[in-house]
Amino acid sequence: MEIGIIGATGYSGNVLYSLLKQHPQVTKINLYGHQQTNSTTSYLDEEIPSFQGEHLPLQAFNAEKIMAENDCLFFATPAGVAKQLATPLLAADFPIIDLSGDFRLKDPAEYSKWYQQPAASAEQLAKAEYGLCEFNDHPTAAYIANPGCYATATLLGLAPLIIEHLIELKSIVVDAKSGVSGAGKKLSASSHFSFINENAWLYKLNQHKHIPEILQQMQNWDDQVQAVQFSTTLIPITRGIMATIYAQLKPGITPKQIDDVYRKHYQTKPFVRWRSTELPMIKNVTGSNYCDLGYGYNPATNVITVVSVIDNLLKGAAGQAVQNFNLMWHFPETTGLPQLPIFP
Ligand SMILES: NC(=O)C1=CN([C@@H]2O[C@H](COP(=O)(O)OP(=O)(O)OC[C@H]3O[C@@H](n4cnc5c(N)ncnc54)[C@H](OP(=O)(O)O)[C@@H]3O)[C@@H](O)[C@H]2O)C=CC1
Ligand SMILES: CC(=O)N[C@@H](CCC(=O)OP(=O)(O)O)C(=O)O
Repeated sequence: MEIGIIGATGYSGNVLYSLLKQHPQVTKINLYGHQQTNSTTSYLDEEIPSFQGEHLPLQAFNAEKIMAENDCLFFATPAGVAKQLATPLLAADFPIIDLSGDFRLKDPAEYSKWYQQPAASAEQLAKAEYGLCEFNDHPTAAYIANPGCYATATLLGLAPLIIEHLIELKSIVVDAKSGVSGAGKKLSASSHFSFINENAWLYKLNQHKHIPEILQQMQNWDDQVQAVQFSTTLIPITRGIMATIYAQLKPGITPKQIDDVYRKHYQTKPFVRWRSTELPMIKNVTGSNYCDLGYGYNPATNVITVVSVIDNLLKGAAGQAVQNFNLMWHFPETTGLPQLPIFP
């Protein structure tokens, strides 16, 4: 298959390129960039020194040419780009996997509110499917909206509790931490070494754009869900997300039931590892497409704590995108994805 990537020079685009390069079903990768490029063509190996020898041109975006040259296209671009460029591809039902947030929310008003820019039309949004792979393993849409990194860690941690109605919905609190690569390659004040080194910074409190995404999926599982208390903290690591989830158990629910339910939901899912009372750490999953989950219960407060860890660039972005690609094209779900994390 021939695959197009827009945004291969970004962080998640880099990782996506590496994964697709060794994917057994991918015969050729074509790279595209901005609609207008300088008169001099740039090449991937010139932009990304660690890709020495990958001398692929970054071609100007052209929807017709992309559809003629490729079987499937990945957007690894910042929010706002896919909704602007995808219109002709959506109209043609061309297969797309979009790593950005542009097509994750079904309600255009919610997108405008949280992303502070106009949304794609409701008709376009309706064409996209939210690709949380473990809960959408038979995608039928041509357009897959790959979930956000925090949303993936949080939703995989919460799913069995919500689906099986085991917790008091109003008691849910999610405290998520992320490494700096989650912010992409663009330099900002908070990604300077001197800012984040030996630091921790809770940002966008109650304003993070993954709040409506998490809520939308939770409401698909249980329409009684009204809100979620969710916070994001930047920590001085390169890769990784840890979402720590707290909730009160409903009367009569035992920790043993919790253990059984997680086991039941995830035993057939190759990329979710239920570790029961052994709490996972970020380095258990770094460099892999795994989401590791563990839990603890406090009888004094009746609170269950679930710890969910992922590599933001793999399960949180490019890895899940390849998993979605495999599901979309009916390849075994694990094809082309690394089987072991990097440790230490
Ligand atoms: N980093 C992460 O952990 C995660 C990222 N995501 C999402 O994936 C997407 C990419 O993120 P990330 O890799 O971090 O971002 P980066 O900022 O690292 O990379 C963005 C890429 O998009 C390209 N680009 C920017 N604007 C345009 C445009 N108008 N037309 C074509 N190409 C464009 C950039 O090229 P150039 O440099 O030439 O401008 C670059 O290659 C985002 O939507 C992000 O939210 C999702 C989950 C996790
Ligand atoms: C550390 C850091 O800054 N993380 C980013 C993660 C956002 C992201 O990548 O998610 P989308 O795909 O939804 O844009 C943030 O908090 O905005």
